[in-house]
Amino acid sequence: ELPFAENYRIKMVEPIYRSTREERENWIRKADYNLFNLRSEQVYIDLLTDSGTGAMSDRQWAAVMTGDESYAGSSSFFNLKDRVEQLFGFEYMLPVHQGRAAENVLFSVLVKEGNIVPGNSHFDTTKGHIEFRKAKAVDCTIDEAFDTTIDHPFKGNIDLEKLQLVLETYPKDQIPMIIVTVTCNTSGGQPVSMQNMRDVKQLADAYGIPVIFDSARFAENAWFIKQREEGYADKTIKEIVREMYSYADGMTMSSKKDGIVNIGGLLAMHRKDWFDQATVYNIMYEGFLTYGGMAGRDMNALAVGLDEATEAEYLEARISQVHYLGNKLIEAGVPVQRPLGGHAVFVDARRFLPAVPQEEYIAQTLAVELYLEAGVRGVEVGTLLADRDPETHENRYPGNEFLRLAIPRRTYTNNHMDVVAAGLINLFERRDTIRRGFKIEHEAPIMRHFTVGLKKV
Ligand SMILES: Cc1ncc(COP(=O)(O)O)c(/C=N/[C@@H](Cc2ccccc2)C(=O)O)c1O
Repeated sequence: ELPFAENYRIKMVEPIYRSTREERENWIRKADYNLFNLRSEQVYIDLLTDSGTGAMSDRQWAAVMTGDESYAGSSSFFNLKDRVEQLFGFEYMLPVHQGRAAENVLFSVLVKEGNIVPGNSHFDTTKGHIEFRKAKAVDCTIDEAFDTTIDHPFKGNIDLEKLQLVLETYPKDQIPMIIVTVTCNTSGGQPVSMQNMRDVKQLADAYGIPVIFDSARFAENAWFIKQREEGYADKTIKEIVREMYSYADGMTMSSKKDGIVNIGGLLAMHRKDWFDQATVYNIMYEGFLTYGGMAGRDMNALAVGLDEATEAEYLEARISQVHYLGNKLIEAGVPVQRPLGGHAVFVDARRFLPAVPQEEYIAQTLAVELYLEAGVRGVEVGTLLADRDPETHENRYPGNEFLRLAIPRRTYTNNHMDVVAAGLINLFERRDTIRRGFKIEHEAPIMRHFTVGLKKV
Protein backbone atom coordinates (compact mmCIF):
# COMPACT_ATOMS: atom_id res chain seq x y z
CA GLU A 1 0.00 0.00 0.00
CA LEU A 2 1.64 3.28 -1.12
CA PRO A 3 0.93 6.60 0.62
CA PHE A 4 -1.48 9.09 -0.92
CA ALA A 5 -0.04 11.99 -3.00
CA GLU A 6 -1.44 14.80 -5.16
CA ASN A 7 -2.78 13.87 -8.60
CA TYR A 8 -0.63 16.53 -10.25
CA ARG A 9 2.97 17.75 -10.52
CA ILE A 10 4.11 21.37 -10.67
CA LYS A 11 5.13 23.08 -13.93
CA MET A 12 5.34 26.72 -12.87
CA VAL A 13 6.27 28.43 -9.59
CA GLU A 14 6.39 32.04 -8.35
CA PRO A 15 8.75 33.41 -5.66
CA ILE A 16 7.50 34.23 -2.15
CA TYR A 17 9.43 36.28 0.40
CA ARG A 18 10.12 35.65 4.07
CA SER A 19 10.50 38.91 6.03
CA THR A 20 11.72 39.90 9.51
CA ARG A 21 9.45 40.53 12.48
CA GLU A 22 10.69 44.13 12.56
CA GLU A 23 9.61 44.68 8.94
CA ARG A 24 6.21 43.17 9.70
CA GLU A 25 5.74 45.37 12.80
CA ASN A 26 6.18 48.43 10.58
CA TRP A 27 4.08 47.16 7.68
CA ILE A 28 1.04 46.15 9.78
CA ARG A 29 1.06 49.44 11.73
CA LYS A 30 1.06 51.38 8.44
CA ALA A 31 -1.78 49.06 7.31
CA ASP A 32 -3.98 50.28 10.22
CA TYR A 33 -3.83 46.68 11.55
CA ASN A 34 -6.08 45.64 8.64
CA LEU A 35 -4.52 42.65 6.89
CA PHE A 36 -6.31 43.54 3.63
CA ASN A 37 -4.10 46.64 3.43
CA LEU A 38 -0.86 44.62 3.21
CA ARG A 39 0.87 44.30 -0.19
CA SER A 40 1.31 40.73 -1.38
CA GLU A 41 5.12 40.91 -1.09
CA GLN A 42 4.68 41.79 2.61
CA VAL A 43 2.99 38.40 3.14
CA TYR A 44 4.99 35.15 3.25
CA ILE A 45 2.15 32.57 3.28
CA ASP A 46 -1.19 34.05 2.22
CA LEU A 47 -4.20 32.29 3.74
CA LEU A 48 -6.46 35.38 3.52
CA THR A 49 -8.81 33.61 1.16
CA ASP A 50 -9.28 30.61 -1.09
CA SER A 51 -11.18 32.92 -3.47
CA GLY A 52 -9.44 33.45 -6.80
CA THR A 53 -6.05 32.47 -5.37
CA GLY A 54 -5.73 28.88 -6.63
CA ALA A 55 -3.51 27.51 -9.39
CA MET A 56 -5.01 26.71 -12.77
CA SER A 57 -4.06 23.52 -14.62
CA ASP A 58 -2.27 23.28 -17.97
CA ARG A 59 -5.61 22.36 -19.54
CA GLN A 60 -7.17 25.51 -18.13
CA TRP A 61 -4.29 27.64 -19.49
CA ALA A 62 -4.74 25.90 -22.83
CA ALA A 63 -8.43 26.88 -22.68
CA VAL A 64 -7.33 30.48 -21.99
CA MET A 65 -5.39 30.45 -25.28
CA THR A 66 -8.46 29.30 -27.22
CA GLY A 67 -10.92 31.66 -25.48
CA ASP A 68 -13.44 33.18 -27.92
CA GLU A 69 -13.70 36.95 -27.29
CA SER A 70 -16.76 37.49 -29.54
CA TYR A 71 -19.09 40.02 -27.95
CA ALA A 72 -22.17 37.89 -28.66
CA GLY A 73 -22.43 34.13 -29.15
CA SER A 74 -18.93 33.28 -27.86
CA SER A 75 -18.18 29.56 -28.13
CA SER A 76 -16.59 29.86 -24.67
CA PHE A 77 -19.99 30.89 -23.30
CA PHE A 78 -21.53 27.73 -24.75
CA ASN A 79 -18.70 25.60 -23.33
CA LEU A 80 -19.57 27.02 -19.89
CA LYS A 81 -23.32 26.78 -20.42
CA ASP A 82 -23.06 23.14 -21.44
CA ARG A 83 -20.82 22.33 -18.45
CA VAL A 84 -23.30 23.99 -16.05
CA GLU A 85 -26.24 22.08 -17.55
CA GLN A 86 -24.27 18.79 -17.41
CA LEU A 87 -23.18 19.29 -13.77
CA PHE A 88 -26.17 21.03 -12.20
CA GLY A 89 -29.07 20.40 -14.59
CA PHE A 90 -30.07 24.05 -15.08
CA GLU A 91 -31.25 25.15 -18.52
CA TYR A 92 -30.65 28.88 -18.00
CA MET A 93 -27.26 30.36 -17.06
CA LEU A 94 -25.85 33.89 -16.90
CA PRO A 95 -22.11 34.55 -16.50
CA VAL A 96 -21.09 37.37 -14.12
CA HIS A 97 -17.71 38.64 -12.98
CA GLN A 98 -17.86 37.00 -9.52
CA GLY A 99 -20.16 35.75 -6.76
CA ARG A 100 -21.42 39.06 -5.34
CA ALA A 101 -22.35 40.04 -8.91
CA ALA A 102 -24.55 36.93 -9.18
CA GLU A 103 -26.18 37.97 -5.88
CA ASN A 104 -26.65 41.52 -7.15
CA VAL A 105 -28.36 40.34 -10.36
CA LEU A 106 -30.55 37.62 -8.82
CA PHE A 107 -31.52 39.66 -5.75
CA SER A 108 -32.40 42.61 -8.01
CA VAL A 109 -35.10 40.31 -9.41
CA LEU A 110 -36.20 38.50 -6.26
CA VAL A 111 -35.44 40.56 -3.11
CA LYS A 112 -37.63 43.55 -2.15
CA GLU A 113 -37.59 45.91 0.87
CA GLY A 114 -38.96 44.23 3.98
CA ASN A 115 -38.37 40.69 2.65
CA ILE A 116 -37.13 37.85 4.86
CA VAL A 117 -34.45 35.49 3.48
CA PRO A 118 -33.90 32.43 5.71
CA GLY A 119 -31.07 29.92 5.26
CA ASN A 120 -27.97 28.55 6.97
CA SER A 121 -25.38 31.23 7.87
CA HIS A 122 -25.27 33.69 4.98
CA PHE A 123 -21.77 34.86 4.06
CA ASP A 124 -20.96 38.55 4.25
CA THR A 125 -21.56 39.67 0.63
CA THR A 126 -24.74 37.56 0.43
CA LYS A 127 -25.97 39.14 3.66
CA GLY A 128 -24.76 42.57 2.45
CA HIS A 129 -26.78 42.30 -0.76
CA ILE A 130 -29.86 41.33 1.28
CA GLU A 131 -29.49 44.08 3.90
CA PHE A 132 -28.59 46.65 1.23
CA ARG A 133 -32.09 46.02 -0.17
CA LYS A 134 -33.50 46.61 3.33
CA ALA A 135 -34.40 42.94 3.65
CA LYS A 136 -33.45 40.62 6.50
CA ALA A 137 -31.30 37.47 6.47
CA VAL A 138 -32.43 34.93 9.10
CA ASP A 139 -29.82 32.34 10.18
CA CYS A 140 -31.53 28.96 10.70
CA THR A 141 -28.33 26.90 11.12
CA ILE A 142 -28.42 24.01 13.60
CA ASP A 143 -27.23 24.95 17.11
CA GLU A 144 -24.32 22.45 16.98
CA ALA A 145 -22.57 24.74 14.47
CA PHE A 146 -21.93 27.28 17.23
CA ASP A 147 -20.11 24.85 19.55
CA THR A 148 -16.65 24.17 18.17
CA THR A 149 -16.14 21.18 20.46
CA ILE A 150 -19.08 19.17 19.06
CA ASP A 151 -18.03 16.83 16.22
CA HIS A 152 -21.27 16.97 14.13
CA PRO A 153 -20.56 15.80 10.52
CA PHE A 154 -22.84 18.37 8.83
CA LYS A 155 -22.68 21.66 10.73
CA GLY A 156 -23.93 23.49 7.66
CA ASN A 157 -27.36 21.92 8.11
CA ILE A 158 -30.50 23.99 8.45
CA ASP A 159 -32.59 23.42 11.59
CA LEU A 160 -35.96 22.51 10.05
CA GLU A 161 -37.90 23.77 13.07
CA LYS A 162 -36.18 27.16 12.92
CA LEU A 163 -36.92 27.29 9.16
CA GLN A 164 -40.56 26.23 9.58
CA LEU A 165 -41.04 28.94 12.24
CA VAL A 166 -39.92 31.55 9.67
CA LEU A 167 -42.17 30.07 6.96
CA GLU A 168 -45.11 30.07 9.40
CA THR A 169 -44.44 33.59 10.73
CA TYR A 170 -44.23 35.56 7.49
CA PRO A 171 -46.58 35.55 4.47
CA LYS A 172 -45.31 33.67 1.41
CA ASP A 173 -44.85 36.83 -0.69
CA GLN A 174 -42.50 38.25 1.96
CA ILE A 175 -40.05 35.31 1.61
CA PRO A 176 -38.53 35.43 -1.89
CA MET A 177 -36.26 32.42 -1.37
CA ILE A 178 -34.39 30.18 1.06
CA ILE A 179 -30.59 30.28 0.61
CA VAL A 180 -28.55 27.16 1.33
CA THR A 181 -24.81 27.91 1.34
CA VAL A 182 -22.75 24.84 0.38
CA THR A 183 -20.38 24.49 2.18
CA CYS A 184 -21.33 26.95 4.90
CA ASN A 185 -18.40 29.36 5.05
CA THR A 186 -19.35 31.31 8.20
CA SER A 187 -19.72 28.19 10.35
CA GLY A 188 -16.35 26.88 9.29
CA GLY A 189 -16.55 25.48 5.75
CA GLN A 190 -19.08 22.99 7.08
CA PRO A 191 -21.12 20.83 4.67
CA VAL A 192 -24.89 20.40 4.31
CA SER A 193 -26.06 16.76 4.12
CA MET A 194 -28.07 15.45 1.18
CA GLN A 195 -30.86 14.47 3.59
CA ASN A 196 -31.02 18.05 4.89
CA MET A 197 -31.19 19.41 1.32
CA ARG A 198 -34.01 16.95 0.61
CA ASP A 199 -35.90 17.98 3.77
CA VAL A 200 -35.40 21.71 3.13
CA LYS A 201 -36.71 21.37 -0.43
CA GLN A 202 -39.72 19.36 0.76
CA LEU A 203 -40.56 22.02 3.39
CA ALA A 204 -39.97 24.84 0.89
CA ASP A 205 -42.25 23.20 -1.68
CA ALA A 206 -44.98 22.82 0.95
CA TYR A 207 -44.89 26.62 1.39
CA GLY A 208 -44.23 27.42 -2.27
CA ILE A 209 -40.86 29.09 -1.54
CA PRO A 210 -37.94 28.63 -3.99
CA VAL A 211 -34.56 27.28 -2.83
CA ILE A 212 -31.30 28.83 -4.05
CA PHE A 213 -27.89 27.24 -3.43
CA ASP A 214 -24.99 29.62 -2.81
CA SER A 215 -22.52 27.33 -4.56
CA ALA A 216 -19.03 28.75 -3.99
CA ARG A 217 -17.73 25.46 -2.50
CA PHE A 218 -20.28 22.98 -3.91
CA ALA A 219 -17.65 20.37 -4.87
CA GLU A 220 -16.20 20.24 -1.35
CA ASN A 221 -19.73 19.78 -0.03
CA ALA A 222 -20.17 16.81 -2.40
CA TRP A 223 -16.89 15.34 -1.12
CA PHE A 224 -18.13 15.41 2.49
CA ILE A 225 -21.42 13.76 1.48
CA LYS A 226 -19.37 11.01 -0.20
CA GLN A 227 -17.19 10.61 2.89
CA ARG A 228 -19.71 11.04 5.68
CA GLU A 229 -23.24 10.27 4.47
CA GLU A 230 -24.73 6.78 4.31
CA GLY A 231 -25.23 5.51 0.75
CA TYR A 232 -22.85 7.82 -1.13
CA ALA A 233 -19.43 6.17 -0.74
CA ASP A 234 -19.73 4.50 -4.16
CA LYS A 235 -21.21 7.49 -6.00
CA THR A 236 -19.00 9.74 -8.15
CA ILE A 237 -18.69 13.40 -7.18
CA LYS A 238 -20.50 14.39 -10.37
CA GLU A 239 -23.42 12.07 -9.49
CA ILE A 240 -23.61 13.56 -5.97
CA VAL A 241 -23.53 17.12 -7.34
CA ARG A 242 -26.33 16.32 -9.78
CA GLU A 243 -28.51 14.97 -6.95
CA MET A 244 -27.68 17.94 -4.67
CA TYR A 245 -28.95 20.39 -7.28
CA SER A 246 -32.15 18.40 -7.84
CA TYR A 247 -33.13 19.99 -4.51
CA ALA A 248 -32.52 23.57 -5.73
CA ASP A 249 -34.55 25.89 -7.97
CA GLY A 250 -31.49 27.91 -8.86
CA MET A 251 -27.95 28.79 -7.87
CA THR A 252 -25.50 31.60 -7.51
CA MET A 253 -21.80 30.83 -7.68
CA SER A 254 -18.57 32.57 -6.98
CA SER A 255 -16.43 30.52 -9.37
CA LYS A 256 -13.28 31.81 -7.67
CA LYS A 257 -13.45 28.89 -5.23
CA ASP A 258 -14.49 25.48 -6.58
CA GLY A 259 -14.38 26.75 -10.17
CA ILE A 260 -10.60 27.02 -9.62
CA VAL A 261 -10.33 30.25 -11.61
CA ASN A 262 -8.98 33.68 -10.69
CA ILE A 263 -12.16 35.57 -11.64
CA GLY A 264 -15.69 34.54 -12.55
CA GLY A 265 -19.15 33.72 -11.33
CA LEU A 266 -22.55 32.66 -12.57
CA LEU A 267 -26.21 32.28 -11.79
CA ALA A 268 -28.35 29.42 -13.15
CA MET A 269 -31.99 28.43 -12.82
CA HIS A 270 -34.93 26.47 -14.21
CA ARG A 271 -37.39 29.36 -14.42
CA LYS A 272 -37.47 31.32 -17.68
CA ASP A 273 -39.36 34.23 -16.06
CA TRP A 274 -36.48 34.74 -13.60
CA PHE A 275 -33.98 34.43 -16.47
CA ASP A 276 -35.80 37.04 -18.60
CA GLN A 277 -35.84 39.54 -15.70
CA ALA A 278 -32.25 38.73 -14.68
CA THR A 279 -30.94 39.34 -18.21
CA VAL A 280 -32.00 43.00 -17.92
CA TYR A 281 -29.89 43.44 -14.77
CA ASN A 282 -27.08 41.36 -16.22
CA ILE A 283 -26.87 43.68 -19.23
CA MET A 284 -27.02 46.72 -16.92
CA TYR A 285 -24.52 45.57 -14.28
CA GLU A 286 -22.34 42.88 -15.92
CA GLY A 287 -22.33 42.96 -19.73
CA PHE A 288 -24.05 41.02 -22.49
CA LEU A 289 -25.74 37.66 -21.78
CA THR A 290 -22.90 35.61 -23.33
CA TYR A 291 -19.99 37.15 -21.40
CA GLY A 292 -21.34 38.92 -18.29
CA GLY A 293 -18.24 40.61 -17.02
CA MET A 294 -15.97 37.68 -17.94
CA ALA A 295 -13.55 37.47 -20.87
CA GLY A 296 -14.08 34.51 -23.20
CA ARG A 297 -10.77 33.06 -22.00
CA ASP A 298 -12.01 33.09 -18.40
CA MET A 299 -15.28 31.37 -19.32
CA ASN A 300 -13.27 28.72 -21.16
CA ALA A 301 -10.95 28.18 -18.19
CA LEU A 302 -13.96 27.95 -15.87
CA ALA A 303 -15.65 25.28 -18.00
CA VAL A 304 -12.49 23.17 -17.54
CA GLY A 305 -12.09 24.09 -13.84
CA LEU A 306 -15.58 22.91 -12.96
CA ASP A 307 -14.80 19.57 -14.59
CA GLU A 308 -11.51 19.20 -12.66
CA ALA A 309 -13.01 20.29 -9.32
CA THR A 310 -15.67 17.55 -9.48
CA GLU A 311 -13.11 14.72 -9.56
CA ALA A 312 -12.59 12.77 -6.32
CA GLU A 313 -8.77 12.61 -6.68
CA TYR A 314 -8.51 16.41 -6.88
CA LEU A 315 -10.82 16.86 -3.87
CA GLU A 316 -8.94 14.25 -1.82
CA ALA A 317 -5.66 16.12 -2.39
CA ARG A 318 -7.19 19.52 -1.66
CA ILE A 319 -9.05 18.58 1.50
CA SER A 320 -6.23 16.37 2.82
CA GLN A 321 -4.01 19.45 2.90
CA VAL A 322 -6.57 21.43 4.92
CA HIS A 323 -6.84 18.50 7.34
CA TYR A 324 -3.02 18.11 7.46
CA LEU A 325 -2.81 21.64 8.90
CA GLY A 326 -5.91 21.23 11.07
CA ASN A 327 -4.73 17.97 12.63
CA LYS A 328 -1.32 19.45 13.49
CA LEU A 329 -3.10 22.20 15.40
CA ILE A 330 -5.49 19.78 17.10
CA GLU A 331 -2.54 17.61 18.24
CA ALA A 332 -0.98 20.72 19.84
CA GLY A 333 -4.24 21.53 21.65
CA VAL A 334 -5.06 24.61 19.56
CA PRO A 335 -8.88 25.10 19.60
CA VAL A 336 -10.36 24.84 16.09
CA GLN A 337 -13.84 24.28 14.64
CA ARG A 338 -14.55 20.55 14.56
CA PRO A 339 -14.89 18.60 12.37
CA LEU A 340 -12.35 20.21 10.03
CA GLY A 341 -14.02 21.91 7.06
CA GLY A 342 -13.30 21.88 3.35
CA HIS A 343 -11.42 25.06 2.44
CA ALA A 344 -9.92 26.37 5.66
CA VAL A 345 -9.02 25.73 9.29
CA PHE A 346 -11.14 27.96 11.55
CA VAL A 347 -9.26 28.71 14.79
CA ASP A 348 -11.56 29.40 17.75
CA ALA A 349 -10.04 32.74 18.84
CA ARG A 350 -12.35 33.10 21.83
CA ARG A 351 -11.00 29.86 23.35
CA PHE A 352 -7.45 30.69 22.21
CA LEU A 353 -7.34 34.18 23.80
CA PRO A 354 -9.82 34.17 26.71
CA ALA A 355 -8.22 37.29 28.25
CA VAL A 356 -9.01 39.59 25.29
CA PRO A 357 -12.39 41.35 25.78
CA GLN A 358 -15.00 40.51 23.09
CA GLU A 359 -15.40 44.18 22.12
CA GLU A 360 -11.66 44.36 21.26
CA TYR A 361 -12.06 42.05 18.21
CA ILE A 362 -10.46 38.84 19.53
CA ALA A 363 -10.07 37.05 16.17
CA GLN A 364 -8.52 40.15 14.56
CA THR A 365 -6.09 40.31 17.47
CA LEU A 366 -5.04 36.68 16.82
CA ALA A 367 -4.82 37.29 13.05
CA VAL A 368 -2.42 40.21 13.53
CA GLU A 369 -0.33 38.23 16.08
CA LEU A 370 0.03 35.33 13.60
CA TYR A 371 1.15 37.73 10.87
CA LEU A 372 3.76 39.24 13.20
CA GLU A 373 4.93 35.81 14.36
CA ALA A 374 5.26 34.05 10.98
CA GLY A 375 4.32 36.35 8.07
CA VAL A 376 1.12 34.31 7.63
CA ARG A 377 -2.03 36.24 6.63
CA GLY A 378 -5.32 34.78 7.78
CA VAL A 379 -8.64 36.60 8.05
CA GLU A 380 -11.10 37.41 10.82
CA VAL A 381 -14.49 35.69 10.49
CA GLY A 382 -16.13 37.13 13.59
CA THR A 383 -17.40 40.46 14.94
CA LEU A 384 -15.75 42.64 12.29
CA LEU A 385 -17.19 40.47 9.50
CA ALA A 386 -20.60 40.33 11.20
CA ASP A 387 -21.04 44.12 10.70
CA ARG A 388 -23.26 46.26 12.88
CA ASP A 389 -26.99 45.72 13.32
CA PRO A 390 -28.58 47.84 10.53
CA GLU A 391 -31.13 49.31 12.99
CA THR A 392 -29.24 49.73 16.28
CA HIS A 393 -25.75 50.15 14.73
CA GLU A 394 -24.42 48.13 17.65
CA ASN A 395 -21.83 45.39 17.07
CA ARG A 396 -23.50 42.02 16.40
CA TYR A 397 -21.40 39.46 18.30
CA PRO A 398 -21.61 36.21 16.28
CA GLY A 399 -21.74 32.72 17.77
CA ASN A 400 -18.22 32.03 16.57
CA GLU A 401 -15.16 34.28 16.72
CA PHE A 402 -12.85 32.65 14.14
CA LEU A 403 -9.40 33.26 12.71
CA ARG A 404 -9.85 31.61 9.29
CA LEU A 405 -6.82 30.07 7.58
CA ALA A 406 -8.13 29.56 4.03
CA ILE A 407 -5.89 27.42 1.83
CA PRO A 408 -5.66 28.28 -1.88
CA ARG A 409 -6.17 25.30 -4.23
CA ARG A 410 -3.05 23.52 -5.63
CA THR A 411 -0.80 26.39 -4.42
CA TYR A 412 1.19 25.65 -1.25
CA THR A 413 3.06 22.51 -0.12
CA ASN A 414 2.73 20.89 3.29
CA ASN A 415 6.07 22.48 4.22
CA HIS A 416 4.24 25.81 4.16
CA MET A 417 1.52 24.27 6.32
CA ASP A 418 4.24 23.29 8.83
CA VAL A 419 5.32 26.96 9.04
CA VAL A 420 1.70 28.06 9.66
CA ALA A 421 1.26 25.42 12.37
CA ALA A 422 4.57 26.32 14.04
CA GLY A 423 3.66 30.03 14.09
CA LEU A 424 0.27 29.38 15.65
CA ILE A 425 1.65 26.88 18.18
CA ASN A 426 4.30 29.42 19.25
CA LEU A 427 1.48 31.88 19.92
CA PHE A 428 -0.55 29.23 21.72
CA GLU A 429 2.36 28.58 24.11
CA ARG A 430 2.51 32.29 25.03
CA ARG A 431 -1.23 33.03 24.71
CA ASP A 432 -1.45 34.29 28.31
CA THR A 433 0.74 37.27 27.31
CA ILE A 434 -1.86 38.43 24.75
CA ARG A 435 -4.42 40.38 26.78
CA ARG A 436 -5.56 43.40 24.76
CA GLY A 437 -7.00 43.89 21.26
CA PHE A 438 -8.14 46.71 18.98
CA LYS A 439 -10.71 49.42 18.62
CA ILE A 440 -12.14 50.78 15.37
CA GLU A 441 -10.85 54.09 14.08
CA HIS A 442 -12.98 54.16 10.89
CA GLU A 443 -15.40 51.74 9.18
CA ALA A 444 -17.73 51.49 6.15
CA PRO A 445 -21.53 51.17 6.67
CA ILE A 446 -21.63 47.58 5.30
CA MET A 447 -19.06 44.83 4.77
CA ARG A 448 -16.73 46.89 6.95
CA HIS A 449 -14.14 44.14 7.44
CA PHE A 450 -12.55 44.70 4.00
CA THR A 451 -11.66 48.38 4.66
CA VAL A 452 -11.78 48.94 8.43
CA GLY A 453 -9.05 51.00 10.19
CA LEU A 454 -8.02 49.81 13.66
CA LYS A 455 -5.75 50.96 16.45
CA LYS A 456 -4.34 49.14 19.46
CA VAL A 457 -6.29 49.53 22.68
C1 LIG B 1 -20.20 31.48 0.40
C2 LIG B 1 -19.86 32.69 -0.41
N1 LIG B 1 -20.80 33.25 -1.22
C3 LIG B 1 -20.51 34.35 -1.97
C4 LIG B 1 -19.27 34.95 -1.93
C5 LIG B 1 -19.01 36.18 -2.80
O1 LIG B 1 -18.23 35.78 -3.88
P1 LIG B 1 -17.19 36.78 -4.56
O2 LIG B 1 -17.94 38.03 -4.92
O3 LIG B 1 -16.11 37.04 -3.55
O4 LIG B 1 -16.69 36.03 -5.78
C6 LIG B 1 -18.27 34.41 -1.10
C7 LIG B 1 -16.95 35.06 -1.04
N2 LIG B 1 -16.10 34.63 -0.19
C8 LIG B 1 -14.79 35.19 0.02
C9 LIG B 1 -14.89 36.64 0.48
C10 LIG B 1 -13.66 37.09 1.17
C11 LIG B 1 -13.62 37.09 2.55
C12 LIG B 1 -12.46 37.45 3.20
C13 LIG B 1 -11.32 37.78 2.45
C14 LIG B 1 -11.37 37.76 1.05
C15 LIG B 1 -12.54 37.38 0.40
C16 LIG B 1 -14.09 34.29 1.05
O5 LIG B 1 -14.77 33.52 1.73
O6 LIG B 1 -12.88 34.33 1.13
C17 LIG B 1 -18.57 33.26 -0.33
O7 LIG B 1 -17.62 32.68 0.47
